[in-house]
Amino acid sequence: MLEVSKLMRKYGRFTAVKDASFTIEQGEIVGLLGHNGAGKTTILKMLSGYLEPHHGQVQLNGISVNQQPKIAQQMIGYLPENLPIYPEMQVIDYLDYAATLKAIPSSQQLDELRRVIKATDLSDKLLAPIGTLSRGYKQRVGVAQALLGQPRFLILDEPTNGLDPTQTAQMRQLILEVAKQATVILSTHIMQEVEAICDRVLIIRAGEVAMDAKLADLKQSHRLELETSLPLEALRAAVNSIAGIAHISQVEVPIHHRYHIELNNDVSWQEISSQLAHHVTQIGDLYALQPTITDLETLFRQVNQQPLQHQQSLEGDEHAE
Ligand SMILES: Nc1ncnc2c1ncn2[C@@H]1O[C@H](COP(=O)(O)OP(=O)(O)OP(=O)(O)O)[C@@H](O)[C@H]1O
Repeated sequence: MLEVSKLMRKYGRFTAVKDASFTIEQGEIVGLLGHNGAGKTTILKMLSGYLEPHHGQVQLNGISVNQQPKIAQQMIGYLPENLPIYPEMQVIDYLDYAATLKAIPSSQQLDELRRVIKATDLSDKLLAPIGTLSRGYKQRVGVAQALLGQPRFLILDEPTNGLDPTQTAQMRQLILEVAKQATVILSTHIMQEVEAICDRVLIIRAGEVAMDAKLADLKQSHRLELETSLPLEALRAAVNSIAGIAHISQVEVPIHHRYHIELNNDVSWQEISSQLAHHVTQIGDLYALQPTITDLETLFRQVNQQPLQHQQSLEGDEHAE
């Protein structure tokens, strides 16, 4: 489990990350989604131990990244935004060097190298100098070094940045594969990326976690839109035996009666809508019945349009360190 509590980081007087708290369970794939400059990279750098927070804690299975960095870092694979890859080095030499840096015992290094080369499909490029590789292959080398040592936590900063559609699809497949054994947190500003591979999204805005939502919950709805021939009182009488309806409100439209039906959180719209359709059609006509679903794009827009709670995080504040 990855536990982040009240993380804060400034650059000079500018607060780049403010009060970020969240918990990620083993095996989850979580996406940090935000506009450029929202604070995603700064959060990931603090999770990986690369940057010290000014306040707050990061714990990996109870191990503090700041207080026990050596133990914590053995559990982490990190793909930074700009990987310091040496252009003149051959891929195999670089990975060998990375395995040594990660203190993988020499008796296990060969097997480990074979494993990550296979996972990232790099075997054709082992002797190529890194500087001659395409962006996609460089990114694979970055992921390969992150996978060395079978880390339980994989931190990937924009893993598909700059990749073409085929490379992007391959990288997403690889992340899904890796996530069978590890907890993955990645940053992106691409919504389709989150929809394609993540279980959960944290929307980052002006250094804060502005929204924490499970993708499966976004697909759920707690409101149905109904169009029927029934006036309000008749509708209420028709459906009052259905458990799970919290509230019915009428929407003004000229021809049909149109309603918003709010549901309790513990029921699914699929279950209620079939009962509703059955009851309404017993005594009237049903013209339309559908759930209101907030897609990720709408949610992202709504979150980014809300007024900022902590304006000083954009402007710097008086108590900078
Ligand atoms: N070393 C630094 N010194 C000063 N300001 C910085 C530094 N690094 C980042 N910042 C600022 O902190 C804010 C958050 O940056 P960060 O790189 O974490 O955002 P991001 O969400 O990862 O952005 P992007 O999607 O563009 O990579 C930005 O305003 C950025 O300009």
